[in-house]
This record gives sequence, C-alpha cells and structure tokens, in this order.
Amino acid sequence: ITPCDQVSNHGMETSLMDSVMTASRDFFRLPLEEKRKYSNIIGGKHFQMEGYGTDQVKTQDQRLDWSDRLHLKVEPEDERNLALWPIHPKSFRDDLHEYTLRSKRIKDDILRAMAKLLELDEDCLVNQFSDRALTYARFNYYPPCPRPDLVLGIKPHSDVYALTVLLMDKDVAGLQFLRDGTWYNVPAASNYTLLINVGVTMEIMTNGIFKGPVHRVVTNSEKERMSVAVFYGLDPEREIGPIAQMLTEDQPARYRKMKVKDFLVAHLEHFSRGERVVDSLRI
Ligand SMILES: O=C(O)CCC(=O)C(=O)O
Ligand SMILES: [Fe+2]
Repeated sequence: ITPCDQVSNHGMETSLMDSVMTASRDFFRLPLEEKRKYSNIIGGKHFQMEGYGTDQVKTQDQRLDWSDRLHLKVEPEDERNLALWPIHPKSFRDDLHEYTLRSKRIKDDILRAMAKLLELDEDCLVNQFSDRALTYARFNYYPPCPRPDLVLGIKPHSDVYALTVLLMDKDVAGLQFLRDGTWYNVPAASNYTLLINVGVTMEIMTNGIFKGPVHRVVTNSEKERMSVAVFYGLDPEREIGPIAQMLTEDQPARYRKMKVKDFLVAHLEHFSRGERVVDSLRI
C-alpha cells in the first residue's frame, strides 16, 4: 500500500483547478493591508486556526516556515466564517465552494477504494464522516526564498486529519516525502495534479495499516510556489480510535482513544515542536 497517491482521470475539470489556483495567487498578491483583513490574529493578539497568516508561534525557539497561508473551514457548511473568505478576487468564494464539492466526491471514491483494500464494507470508511465532520481548505503560498539551504517552506510533518486532497503547483516542485530516512521529491507535472495523502487520523482509524507519511516543502530562490490542500477530518465531538471492524484478537488496538477535539489540540502542541501526535497515542 503506497501512502500517497497521485490520481489522474479523477473527474475534476482542469478549468476548475486553474480557477482555484488563479484566485489563490491573486489573493496572495494583494497588498498586505488587504490580506490582513482576514488575519488569523484577532486584535493583534489572539491566534485562531482560521484566516490569513503563519502558524501560531508557541515558543521562542520554534522553527518558522517560509510560507504564507490562508486557512478556511469549509464544512460543516453552517460553520463557515465567511468574514474570512476573501472577496477579492471576486470569484474566490464561488470557486472554492465549487472546488470543494468536487473534491468531496474524490475523497469518497478514495475512501471506498481504501475500504476495499482493507476488505471492509465499501461504505465503512465513508460512514465515519458525518455531516458534522470537519473540512478545511488551506492555501499555501511560498515566496522565493534567498536561503533555501536554511529555510523550509513547511517543516516535516504528517497531516493530522484523515485524508488530504492536495492540488499542486504545475510548474514548481518542492514537496518531499520521507521514506526510510531519505527525502523523495514529488516532481512538478506540467499539468494540474491532485495528490492524495493519508493523515494520522486515518492511521489511527485503520489501526496503523495506512500510515500518515512525513513530508515537507523545500524552498527555492527563484520561483514562487503554490498549493491548495483540502483536509478531511472527523466530527470534533466524537472519539478517535481504531475502528471496530479493524480489530481482532490477533490485531488488538494499537492506539488509545481520545476525543477528536483534544486530539487536534495535542497535534498543534506536537507540531510546533516538530513531533508527531500519533506517537504519543501508541499503546
Ligand atoms: O505545499 C505542498 O505541496 C504541501 C503542503 C502541505 O503539506 C500541507 O499543507 O499540509
Ligand atoms: Fe502536509
């Protein structure tokens, strides 16, 4: 089982991927004062998950990433904070809405294929995601960096949610996956590509069968790079743990159960220290 897979022939129109990338690029090129209207820091002090800006700075020696982000909750739809959804460029909101509808279908197809691989009921994984499940979109913008030898676009991490649908820059590479101690490049594909990545929520749900691979983004001194990630998580009010259908006498649970909400908070603590939350949940 490969931990990340590039899908082609997935039924997402190139024009839609192009619109989302273009809208995103237009947003990041706005003057700073304009982007700050969507800031993830409220009143100059309080950090919130959603909005425009960098990660929360938790400690003085925390390594910062060379990137600019816009992070938006897409689902549950009634929890969208539209005040943080850019109005420039004009098409931004509609494009994101349309894009995430398509992306959701891809996610469900992938979850069914994964259930089949695990010899579970076809809808077993899809059914884990209720209408209160979280979906976030994250727009990543990596400006050219004068010292790519020193600074990363995103530090090594595993995605925390269950599945990520990542729309990659078609011209500029930078994403790398870690396997057996070596970093492997994901090449730029010259046309738009969606990369499906497994996150640690899925690692836990499948009792460690699917792994949430460690990846990072390197910078370069010449070209800007963009990506748009859509993260699929569970309902924050439920528990996360290996799903019952994965467990047998020979295969007991490898991870402790925890409330999803608390798991996400624990993840942020670990991420800021460059650690993986899943390692703290092993039984
Ligand atoms: O920019 C990329 O290609 C990857 C971004 C990423 O890993 C993330 O947003 O979690
Ligand atoms: Fe990631």
